[in-house]
Amino acid sequence: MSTQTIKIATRKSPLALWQANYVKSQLLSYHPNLSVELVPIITQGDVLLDSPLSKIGGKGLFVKQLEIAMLNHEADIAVHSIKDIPAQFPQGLTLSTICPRDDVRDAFVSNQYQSLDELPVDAIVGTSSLRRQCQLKAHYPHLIIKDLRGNVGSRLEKLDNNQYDAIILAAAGLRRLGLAERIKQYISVSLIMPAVGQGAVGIETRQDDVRLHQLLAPLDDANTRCCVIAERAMNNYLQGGCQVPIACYSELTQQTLSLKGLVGSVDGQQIIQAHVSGEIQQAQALGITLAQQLIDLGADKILQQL
Ligand SMILES: NCc1[nH]cc(CCC(=O)O)c1CC(=O)O
Repeated sequence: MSTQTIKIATRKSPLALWQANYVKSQLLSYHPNLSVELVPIITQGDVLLDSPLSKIGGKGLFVKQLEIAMLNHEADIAVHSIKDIPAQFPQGLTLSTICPRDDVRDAFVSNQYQSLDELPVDAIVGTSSLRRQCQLKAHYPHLIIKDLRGNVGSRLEKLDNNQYDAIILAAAGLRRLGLAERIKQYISVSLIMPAVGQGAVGIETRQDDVRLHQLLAPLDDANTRCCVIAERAMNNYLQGGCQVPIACYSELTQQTLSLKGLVGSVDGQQIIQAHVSGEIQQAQALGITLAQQLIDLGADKILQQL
């Protein structure tokens, strides 16, 4: 085996570092003689942390600098929360590996209240996600939604500083950071449907890096891959960026993939939902069928308004 070091490009946030270290330790557990190191990189998204993400150009901001490093051979791997990556990759790069999914649900975090149902009129809930905002408004029109950005730790700090009565975060991120005890309620997917790819970690590589693809093969999880392919196909067909409240939930039982999708207006006044199921081999086609059903039900009108 070559002694060449495999370099993992990663953002410097604790969650990104956890995910990069996870991939490193997985690689080493399958290939103990490998040399793997992290290459921490500050991205535009990290620099502009206080502007609402939807206003400053979207998810690509967190990814671009990692990709440049890979194309320049300063790194070989970029590890991402699949939720954060755009539909398309630059020429020469590919999403080669999809790791087993953690909890897909959103989590309710508060120091005073045990659940969304307990929140009083005019309680202030922190989230900058249009998807969360839309569904919160639909179910709990009496709540006030306030922007909340920054990494997981600083969001919790803002909650602890009493800037919010409660905040919503992905359960997966909290669990990875050892902060699961902060979770007061795992929010049912029927109340707040998760984001496309939520809870799954993906590995981006250069398309022609055959040796690396072989090394990464054991880290890939077929079931998660199937779900993520379907969810991303739906999102891609809807042209969904982070400007739009789009949600998706997929479930695998035996050979059947069940896929639910949601498109809504930010104020929660309009919510369109659809559901498809079929064979797991048809994951991509199912995602597109679901997107088309949402469009037939009027999703395109909502999307055009944004
Ligand atoms: N948008 C930031 C982001 N990207 C991925 C996660 C959590 C981990 C995951 O969903 O895989 C988070 C934090 C959050 O939404 O609370």
